[in-house]
Amino acid sequence: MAAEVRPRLTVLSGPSGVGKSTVVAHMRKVHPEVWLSVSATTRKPRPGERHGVHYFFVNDDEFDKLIANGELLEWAEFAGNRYGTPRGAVLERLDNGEPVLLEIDLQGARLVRESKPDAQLVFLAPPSWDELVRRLTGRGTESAEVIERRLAAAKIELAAESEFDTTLVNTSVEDVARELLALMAVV
Ligand SMILES: Nc1ncnc2c1ncn2[C@@H]1O[C@H](COP(=O)(O)OP(=O)(O)OP(=O)(O)O)[C@@H](O)[C@H]1O
Ligand SMILES: Nc1nc2c(ncn2[C@@H]2O[C@H](COP(=O)(O)O)[C@@H](O)[C@H]2O)c(=O)[nH]1
Repeated sequence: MAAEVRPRLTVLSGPSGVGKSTVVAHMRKVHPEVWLSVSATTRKPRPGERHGVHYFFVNDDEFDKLIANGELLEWAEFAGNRYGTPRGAVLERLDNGEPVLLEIDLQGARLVRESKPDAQLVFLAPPSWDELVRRLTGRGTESAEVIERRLAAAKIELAAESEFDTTLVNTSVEDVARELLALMAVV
């Protein structure tokens, strides 16, 4: 008899601008059943971002309350804003045996590894440093100062690649989305 494949918690991390959201959006276009946790953040919405879809956009007091009430599975400060994973929805899906995907930063990935040791950690790497800078700058959503902060964080994140179970290089969005789906045992 074939061994049962138990859906796992999968964490996708990688430097800002590497293409995490793009890959996940493509994945969910092809497989809408893939569930992605919607994080809470104190960052202001970018044009086109919607509350409850891309993030739960909250103010500092609201974020403090989420922490105080134990409502976050993990949280971290990244480039001047706070981000956290709502605990309830993630645990509910895992309890129902459904695969769960988190798109979070390195600090969050480390915290998930501590609290959920069977989670698989996937690192999305850029084809090169220059291409990462091109993508982050080309997105046109951040000021020069924020880009500098995010690139400083990117150096730290790239140096931590060996902490992850798997590295995928984002040369082709379609290829990486396919590889991630396979790792999540969705296809
Ligand atoms: N394989 C690719 N080839 C070329 N451009 C890409 C590729 N993947 C993503 N991009 C582009 O790179 C830019 C950054 O992508 P995206 O916003 O998905 O990154 P991210 O990792 O989610 O960033 P952040 O962590 O800051 O949210 C976007 O303009 C996107 O269109
Ligand atoms: N630790 C966490 N990191 C998160 C979460 N949600 C998103 N992120 C990461 O933050 C940065 C910046 O995101 P951006 O949308 O402002 O570009 C990026 O690395 C995201 O993956 C979270 O809940 N926890």
